Amino acid sequence: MASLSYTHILPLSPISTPKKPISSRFLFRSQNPKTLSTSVTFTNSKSNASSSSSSSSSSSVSIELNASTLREICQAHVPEHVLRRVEEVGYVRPTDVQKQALPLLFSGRDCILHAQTGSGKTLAYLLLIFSVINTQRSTVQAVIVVPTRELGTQVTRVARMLAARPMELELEQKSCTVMALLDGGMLKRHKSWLKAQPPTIVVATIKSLCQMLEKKILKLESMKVLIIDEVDFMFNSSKEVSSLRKLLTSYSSLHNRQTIFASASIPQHNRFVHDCIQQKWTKSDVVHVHVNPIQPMPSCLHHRFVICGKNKRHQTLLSLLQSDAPESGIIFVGEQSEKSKKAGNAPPTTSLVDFLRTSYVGCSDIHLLEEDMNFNSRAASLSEVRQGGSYLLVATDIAARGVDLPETTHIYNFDLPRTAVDYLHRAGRTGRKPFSDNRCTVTNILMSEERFVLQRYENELLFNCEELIL
Ligand SMILES: Nc1ncnc2c1ncn2[C@@H]1O[C@H](COP(=O)(O)OP(=O)(O)OP(=O)(O)O)[C@@H](O)[C@H]1O
Repeated sequence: MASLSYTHILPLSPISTPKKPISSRFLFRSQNPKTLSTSVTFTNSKSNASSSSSSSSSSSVSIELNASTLREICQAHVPEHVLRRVEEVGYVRPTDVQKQALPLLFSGRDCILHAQTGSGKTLAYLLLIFSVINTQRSTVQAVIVVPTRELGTQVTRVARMLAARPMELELEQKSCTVMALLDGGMLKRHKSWLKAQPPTIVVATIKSLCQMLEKKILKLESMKVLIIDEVDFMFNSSKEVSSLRKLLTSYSSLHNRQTIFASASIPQHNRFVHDCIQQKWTKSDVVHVHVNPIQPMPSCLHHRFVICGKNKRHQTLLSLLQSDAPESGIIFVGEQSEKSKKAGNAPPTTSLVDFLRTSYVGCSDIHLLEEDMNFNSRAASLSEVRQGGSYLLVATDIAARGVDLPETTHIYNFDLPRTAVDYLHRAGRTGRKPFSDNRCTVTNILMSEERFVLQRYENELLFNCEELIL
């Protein structure tokens, strides 16, 4: 039987509602009973994690569930100076995904990290990288592929922060270098850097990475770890998928590397695991670490909706902002249609920013982030938002994947997202402080005829949305 591509099985249409919620563990029956893949499912954050093998082979995975600190889990694997940095930054307790995935990652198994937004997947895979790299060698040993420049910049920042060494060590040994190879970057400068002294870790968008590979400026023969972050998004993007397949199967060999896929959403995950093995993207004993599958949405989020007429949406948003007075929030706006562009209309994001700047006095820092902005303006918006203080960010879905602004307390869907998966990622831009009890709010502005779409997302993602009457 010809194996199916994962690209073909993701829900492409916003209207296609799966019969079962995406958290169901039994959407797919393995076609290949000999597979060694293991599914490790954790349903309870406090204790009693249950581990189960998804298929026939006895693939035993020993997981240290009693470790209460990151140091306990990592100290046999991760260099001391990295562990010290981890603690200095305040990462002491492991999150659920870190507790459950790190022992598997350190054991060398390929893994699919499937855990809620904001659950700390980035630190989990970075700690793996620091456990395997040898900074004395000037070769690329780890590659992290991300879908957007924004996420790439963020991951690079965290990796560099962990790599920073105390002065005395700096003099003794070479330090780990991290290169951001992202679309819109200064690729000429990167070429010279790669030729002179290859970095230890490369964080890249797939397009820029493949450009360097095709020109043979970057070589992956020493790569020990390959991470694909937001993997479902990457496989679902027609622009990225063929390059991604090449990277997984031609540019490097699965036997020489440990392959990690990460995302908060992996629709039809059992099929994905199957495809990983069939297509040789991972080894056959790949582990699917699925944290809290019965609750895809973080529990600290409170979801609301307001119904209003099409022409009242700006005013409704203004009333919401005035009554919520959010310290920091993101307002998601749908992309401008081709028809509207051709008609010469201003993008809806720009109109909304102009409206808020003139009408909303509660926040002086209102920023914009969308695809059509140049890379410098995009970076400037995010860096201003990161500086702290009160902010409102008006954004398209470019800000929906991976972007970590932990101070965000409110999300407003000025336009409903196109799919339940998009809803999950937009909502997950808030509630990003792993051990905090603060309740964060996601508010949807709807026309009455859109209520059924939101209801479908509620059914699919297993959450409740409360109506708010203004
Ligand atoms: N052990 C920890 N203790 C405290 N904070 C942590 C810990 N691990 C990660 N964090 C923080 O949690 C936040 C979310 O982490 P991260 O960005 O890795 O989430 P994620 O799982 O990749 O989410 P998404 O799926 O949305 O990309 C970050 O601000 C990070 O600094």
